[in-house]
Amino acid sequence: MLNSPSFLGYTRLGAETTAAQTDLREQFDFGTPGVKPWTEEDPFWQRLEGPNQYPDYPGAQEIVDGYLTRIDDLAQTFVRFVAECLSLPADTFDGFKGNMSRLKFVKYPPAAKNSQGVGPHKDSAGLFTFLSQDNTGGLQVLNKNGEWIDVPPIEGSLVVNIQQGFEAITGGICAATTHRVIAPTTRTRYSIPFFLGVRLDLTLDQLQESAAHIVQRIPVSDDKKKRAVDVPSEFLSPLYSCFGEAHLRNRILSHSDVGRRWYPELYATYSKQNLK
Ligand SMILES: O=C(O)CCC(=O)C(=O)O
Ligand SMILES: [Fe+2]
Repeated sequence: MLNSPSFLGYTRLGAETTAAQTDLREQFDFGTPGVKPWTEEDPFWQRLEGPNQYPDYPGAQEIVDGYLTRIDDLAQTFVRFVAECLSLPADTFDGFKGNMSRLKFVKYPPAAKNSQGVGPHKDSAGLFTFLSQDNTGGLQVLNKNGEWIDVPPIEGSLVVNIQQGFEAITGGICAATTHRVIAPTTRTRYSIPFFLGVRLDLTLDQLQESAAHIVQRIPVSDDKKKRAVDVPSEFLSPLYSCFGEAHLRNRILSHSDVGRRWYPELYATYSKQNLK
């Protein structure tokens, strides 16, 4: 990944940070293939969209690209169902979809009891996450009462998280899913999350207008206890010019080696900002 300003490629064990602590996992990050290459004329955050670095393994590119195509279809159908569940026209969220979605293959080796596989966070690439996990367990979400509860593996199912993009589109009402992974102790855990991308150019101001009629329809639920212990949402912060910058900030701080190499000035700025 160190070679990729788009944060795509392989991350070794111990090179990723979440909630100011090192995560005990390694992974490959991929994106929807075929996005327009970044040039100096494009906004700086557009560089998040770029070419993949496939592992040198027979058939890897076909497996990754094939999975991306099929799960992207599923995700788009899902988003239309979400709109209908909110009594909105099925195509309400179509215009928010980004150019590039992301797919990861993650490996958590066994570690000491209660180690951080990945720390508490809200996914920041887009609208919803569709995660396939093996049967090891360890994934947890923060519920409305601010308590961590297990997300037990269910064979043949995907875990769906609300990401920060959808949270922002719904004016914060559909809160992003705060989740973490407690590292396994006796066996290796594998997971494959797919992150449906959002348009990087959207600003909070633009959203306020387009979100007004969406927000009216959504019933508000009481999640004050969750909010009291929650991690911050970059996408709702007025510090960032648009979703693209909010997502870039998140990547730079999570993968600080890549961030320092490609975006040294932004790294210096973002690492000093406290969102709470
Ligand atoms: O491995 C998992 O189950 C969760 C992974 C995750 O939350 C992430 O990579 O954003
Ligand atoms: Fe996540």
